[in-house]
Amino acid sequence: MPLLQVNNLGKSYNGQSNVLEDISFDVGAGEFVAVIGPSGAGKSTLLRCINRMVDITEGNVTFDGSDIGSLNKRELRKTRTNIGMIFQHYNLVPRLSVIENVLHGRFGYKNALQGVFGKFTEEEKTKAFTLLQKLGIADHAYRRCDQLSGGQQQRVGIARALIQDPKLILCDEPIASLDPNTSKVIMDYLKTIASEMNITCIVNLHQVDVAKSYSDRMIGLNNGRIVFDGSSYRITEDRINTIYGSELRELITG
Ligand SMILES: Nc1ncnc2c1ncn2[C@@H]1O[C@H](COP(=O)(O)OP(=O)(O)OP(=O)(O)O)[C@@H](O)[C@H]1O
Repeated sequence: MPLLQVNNLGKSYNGQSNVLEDISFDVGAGEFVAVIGPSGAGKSTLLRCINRMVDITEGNVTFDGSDIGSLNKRELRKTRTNIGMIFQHYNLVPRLSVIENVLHGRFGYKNALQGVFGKFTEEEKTKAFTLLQKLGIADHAYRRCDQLSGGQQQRVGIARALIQDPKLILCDEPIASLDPNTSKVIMDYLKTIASEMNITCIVNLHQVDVAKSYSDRMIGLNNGRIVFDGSSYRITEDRINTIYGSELRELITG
């Protein structure tokens, strides 16, 4: 059974028209999938439905055998420990240190009291440090996160996701706030980590060239529907034009 199955997923916000319509695809363990499409196509909404940050309106998301839409609060919390999330704006606690932010990735494993008092085991602390070393920022472990560059903060975001021991990482525009050189560093880390640790990655990207060079497979969304799902190596200019169709036409016609 694939790690993730999305079947006929539909999503509308506040009873308005659907922003996702009849979305179906499977993702196997270890796949590196890029989701591309014009602004407003529904890329973020798709990731948010997968870990139920927003409620699913129609259809099903099955992750690791669990029907995400039907889990109760406790079950959802447990399932989410297997799903890491990386955000465009990092979503770190700025006044806390790097290591504290990384350890926040363990919250899903704690009871309320342990969480409030920030109780972490020596093993968890060692693991946090090892991950920071792997990501080349161990020297900054005790600095406040708001003193780091964007690329360094995103590496903290990656470490925070990894310390969860996830099976799946969802990355919502992880390089949209970074310059091209830093973006390359971050994408290289994501790709290496995913293959070394056999973690499935689904990455929303605006840059088609980046999606093409890093992903094995691309899913193209346009206006809430899948218009392409296939190998990144074989995607053609025509296909890309279909995915970005209306946006390209708007650009051309002004
Ligand atoms: N919380 C919300 N409430 C109402 N509508 C929303 C909400 N979040 C997103 N939308 C709408 O859903 C549609 C899809 O948005 P979404 O952010 O998923 O697209 P996207 O492809 O990720 O766009 P971008 O690339 O610009 O981030 C848009 O029309 C957006 O306005």
